[in-house]
Amino acid sequence: MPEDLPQRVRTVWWEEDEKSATVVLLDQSLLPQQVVYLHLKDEEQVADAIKTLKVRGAPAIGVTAAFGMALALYRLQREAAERGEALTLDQAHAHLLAAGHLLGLTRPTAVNLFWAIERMQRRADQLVGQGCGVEELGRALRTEAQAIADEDFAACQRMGEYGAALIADGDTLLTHCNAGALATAGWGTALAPMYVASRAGKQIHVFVDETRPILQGARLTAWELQQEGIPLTLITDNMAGHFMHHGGIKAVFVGADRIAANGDVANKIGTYSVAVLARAHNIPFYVVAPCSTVDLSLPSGEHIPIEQRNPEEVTRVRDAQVAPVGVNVANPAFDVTPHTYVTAIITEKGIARPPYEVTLRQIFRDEHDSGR
Ligand SMILES: CSC[C@H]1O[C@H](OP(=O)(O)O)[C@H](O)[C@@H]1O
Repeated sequence: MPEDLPQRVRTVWWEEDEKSATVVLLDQSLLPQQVVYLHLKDEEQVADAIKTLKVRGAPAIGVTAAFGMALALYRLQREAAERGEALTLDQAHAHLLAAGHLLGLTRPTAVNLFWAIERMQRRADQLVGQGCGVEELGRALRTEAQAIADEDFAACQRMGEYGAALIADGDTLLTHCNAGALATAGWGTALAPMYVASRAGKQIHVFVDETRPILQGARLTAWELQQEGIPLTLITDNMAGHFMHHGGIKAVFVGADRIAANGDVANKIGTYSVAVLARAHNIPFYVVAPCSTVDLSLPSGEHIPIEQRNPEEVTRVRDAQVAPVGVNVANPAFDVTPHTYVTAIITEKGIARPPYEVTLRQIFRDEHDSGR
């Protein structure tokens, strides 16, 4: 897989010149019709972008929040300097805590968000404890946020390589939602094995669930695969079973937003149904996720908070009202797939297979021993 990421699928990055700094985001809510880049100037704008899915996808959310915290301190420092005031370390530290709290309120399910905020906070606590200067703290946080982004890029590469070994030339695959480059700071999670396999010359075909209600599959995954030249067939979510029966699908690859210690997986709503259908057709069901998506503090999936989103995402498609006004609506953004339906969990540290309460901890022990 190439080291570079084509501009078309660069999700989020930091831009700075002598006068200002911004977090730059590809506005995914406008894709595929419009490619629009947002230049966010403060943590409130970053928080709003996460909450309104201008940026989405568990790893991308974590990277964006990390840049948002660095931006919060950068902005405070610039404003103090323009007033001719010196920011104290305590003020900087308190502001970072407030920014982390604000960003942590945006979406509850993707653990990468909290993992990134806590990692930035730990770095700040460490430096404040060492009595660093405010300028040094600001620089260190920008470096830490970039490190989180760079590590995610590398993790996507490795997940792609591990996952591609499970894909044979001529395979037909299925995926749900978007777990591609647009969901990460690299080539994606569930789509990375497809990119690696395709670039290695394997001929693959991908069935893409449109993924109601926000249509990440139709709008984002179809767009990504089309740009990459990977053949795809877009289907509605209720067609998945039919094509598992008739379409020669050899494997399912999906992403994840939070994986509990026993291997239960929270992912986009509809993933559980796909997993049950895959099992019914003896099709391997692979979850692809970096270690930053694994939450060993939760023993099982029933402890994973599930985001409930605006009912209008169900009753309206773009600007068209499709349901009677006033009907009762349920709109959970995620569901939990029990680990018993998960064939393997592909991480950047290798492929975990059941029993996940053992193999996930082993991967984490290796991760911890590597000093990450
Ligand atoms: C690589 S994580 C992608 C993951 O995030 C998506 O949810 P959302 O678009 O609401 O952020 C979906 O669950 C994907 O599998």
